[in-house]
Amino acid sequence: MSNENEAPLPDGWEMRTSRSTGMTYFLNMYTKKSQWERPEAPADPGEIRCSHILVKHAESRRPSSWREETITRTKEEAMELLKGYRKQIVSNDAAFADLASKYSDCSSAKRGGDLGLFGRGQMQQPFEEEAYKLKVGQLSKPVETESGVHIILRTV
Ligand SMILES: O=C(N[C@H](Cc1nc2ccccc2[nH]1)C(=O)O)c1cc2ccccc2s1
Repeated sequence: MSNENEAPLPDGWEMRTSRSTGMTYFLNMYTKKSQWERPEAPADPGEIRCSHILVKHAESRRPSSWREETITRTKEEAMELLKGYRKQIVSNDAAFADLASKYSDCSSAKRGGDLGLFGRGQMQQPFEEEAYKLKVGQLSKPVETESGVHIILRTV
């Protein structure tokens, strides 16, 4: 009979022992909030931090960027470009921030693609949905929004 406190905790939680009472409590590693009850679900991360590479196309909401005044590539061409960048990152042939600063059609390219911390409700829904699924350090598959096609790296 394994003690329930030996089973692995859901993502984002850590077990602690109260110095004053010796009782076990649980700490949400993102929000630093603690609770006595053993968590059943991954800790709500509240805000997360991501970097991204955006490749816009002719159907993007604003088909223009710091790189190109008028963007005419097709969505398919954008997807092919982005898959090429993803391959270079996964095979360690290029650093995410280097490719973002060179090729991302988002103004965050100037910050290596870093978008800073954001909470739910701040980014376009398909982007948020994919970003919140990522574990810290994980790279998303290509994600389409009205801005274009993205790959997302969760950093915090
Ligand atoms: O919306 C932005 N830039 C748009 C493109 C874009 N569309 C996005 C949709 C979701 C997440 C990031 C996105 N970036 C543009 O430059 O046309 C942002 C730029 C920056 C720069 C720094 C921090 C946050 C942001 S959000």
